[in-house]
This record gives sequence, C-alpha cells and structure tokens, in this order.
Amino acid sequence: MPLSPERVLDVRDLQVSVGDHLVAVQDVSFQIGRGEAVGLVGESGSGKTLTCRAVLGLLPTTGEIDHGRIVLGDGADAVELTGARRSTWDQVRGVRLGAVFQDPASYLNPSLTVGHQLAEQLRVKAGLSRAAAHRRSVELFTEVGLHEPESVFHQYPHELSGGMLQRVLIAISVSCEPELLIADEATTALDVVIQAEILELLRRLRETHGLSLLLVTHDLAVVAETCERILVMYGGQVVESGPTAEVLGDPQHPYTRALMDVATIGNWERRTLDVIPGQPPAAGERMPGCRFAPRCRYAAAACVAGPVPLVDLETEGRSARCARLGEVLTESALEEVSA
Ligand SMILES: Nc1ncnc2c1ncn2[C@@H]1O[C@H](COP(=O)(O)OP(=O)(O)OP(=O)(O)O)[C@@H](O)[C@H]1O
Repeated sequence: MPLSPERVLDVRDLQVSVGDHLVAVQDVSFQIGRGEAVGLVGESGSGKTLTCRAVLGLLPTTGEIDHGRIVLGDGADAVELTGARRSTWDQVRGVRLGAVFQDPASYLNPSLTVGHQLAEQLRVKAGLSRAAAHRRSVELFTEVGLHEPESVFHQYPHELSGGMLQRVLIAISVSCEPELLIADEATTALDVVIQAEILELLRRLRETHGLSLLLVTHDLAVVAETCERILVMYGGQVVESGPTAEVLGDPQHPYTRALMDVATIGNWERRTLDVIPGQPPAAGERMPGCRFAPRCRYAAAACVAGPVPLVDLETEGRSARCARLGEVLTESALEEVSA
C-alpha cells in the first residue's frame, strides 16, 4: 500500500511507570503514517501493552506516563493525548482511535445484545438516529463477515463464539471511521483458521476504510504478512525498528535474531526465549547498559558500560539499539557462534 507522509500517530520519548514508580516503558518513540500498518513485537512483559494503553489513555490505575508526547493526527487535526482531559478522550477514543484486545468478551456488556452495543456507539459517537444506527449496525456486521447479521444484532455476547465476538468488537471499533486501530493480541486466543480470517478482515478494513494499524503480536509471521514496518521491544525499550522485510531479512539486533530463531523452531506458544538462558528484566529493574546484555551471547564490556542509544542505520527508516552494531551479526560472526 503506498504510504502518505501524513502521520496519524507520533509517539516521542515515552516513559511509563507502574506500581511504585517502576519504569516499564522507556525512551519509546515511533510514528505511524496514514494507511500504514506497524507491528509491535517482543516477549511477554516487554512493554507492548503498556505502550498501547498509554496511547489509548487506558493505563492501569497504578500506571502513569512520566514523560513523553503522544500526538494523534497531523496538522490542524493534531491532538496531544498526553495529559488530555476527559472531554478530549470522549472525542478521540472510539471515534478517531479504535482498539481491539485479546479477550473481546470482557469489552462487551454481557446483559445487552451486541447490536444494541454497536448501535449505541453509533448514536452517541456518530450522532445517528435510532433507525439509522440499526441500519448501519447491520451493514457493519455484514462487512466484518458475520452471517445473518440481523439475527446476530439481537444476540447476547454469551451466544457468540470467540471469533464472532472479535468481529463484533472490530465492527464497534471501526464504526466511527477511526484513523488508527490498535489491535493488541487480537487474534492470539483464536484458532488458526479464525485467526487468519480476522487478519484478512483487518487487511480488508485497512483498504476500504484507509485505516492505519498498530498490531501487537508475538507472531513474526503475522507481522511479515500484515505490516509494512516492525518495532521490536525488549525490557520496555524499542531495540530495533524498520521496514518489516528488511528487519526480518537482515536483523541488526541480537534480540531480533533470537526472536527469529525461536519463531523458526516454533516455540512461540511458550512466549519466552527459553532457548536463551535468563529472563527479561522486570519493570523497574535498573541496568546501566543494554537491557538484553545479560542474555546476549555477544555481550562485551561496551554493552554494560552505559546507556545504549537507538541509532539510525544507513538504510532509511531503520534503527537499532546495540553497542556492537555492525560487528556481531555479520555472516562470519554468526558462523563462528553456530560452529
Ligand atoms: N498494572 C501493573 N502493575 C504492575 N506491573 C505491571 C502492570 N502492568 C504491566 N506491568 C509490568 O510492566 C511490564 C510491561 O508489561 P506489558 O503488559 O506492557 O508487557 P507486554 O509486552 O504487553 O506483555 P504480554 O505480551 O504478556 O501482554 C511487565 O514487567 C509487567 O509485569
């Protein structure tokens, strides 16, 4: 899909703490262009969900943005979301920003029909009349692939399967034509066939609605198929980013390489890199240098001496946070290690 230079999201220098001022997301910056799909990957606990929730203004009660800027839209439509008031969130969330999560049932009211919940959103957020909201709801249910949409309209969440509920939630999320849809592990709990259908639906919605997508997943294959760009997070930081094909074709950070190795041996269900000894750092864990160093087979003194910045690479749009950039992931170094 051709990219427009127009931005729908600009996140700069984001830091998020949880609990007793434990820093869980640190120094995170990225942009999403109009119509662009960006994949956010990393092990469990790497800060993907907190990053998304910071953008959505839905941090847990113990979570807060310490600093950084989150701007939705560009030019005259730009809105600063950090520190936004409730009235701003009412105009943004569910309208310009949509979201779907892993467990759709918990985002729906069990005592109201799914049609009522979508129609209500259209009435409140898009100002449609009762009759128009009903008509549009049925159209949207059809568009997201729900068969017999009129009868689905009158069903309650417990009467629908996980895949159907996710379709309902997607219909609700795109009902007000948002600029950006955040999908946080939206297909993780589904079986592979339904997962593929939902991903196909997201791809189609991108085309028909001009949606931008921030897709959080632990599945690199999904990112490879769906996203133009990838952000790899580790220990609360972005460690590598760039065009998906280039990053996955020639990773520059040992962590990205490790993720790819794990993906290749089909170990992702366990969602830890147990092929590499050690655990990822916990939120708030202070480390002077690279947060991956204790688990990195290439770690040297330079890696733990001090903070390692995210550095722009020669290839446009690529960056990586490694003290030994260009030194360790060369063909010869890899051969040496695997020998
Ligand atoms: N409400 C909370 N209270 C305390 N710590 C939290 C809270 N939410 C997240 N954390 C911690 O912050 C860090 C980042 O968590 P986050 O949920 O963003 O990771 P993630 O990459 O989305 O993981 P997963 O793939 O498991 O969802 C983790 O160390 C996690 O334990």
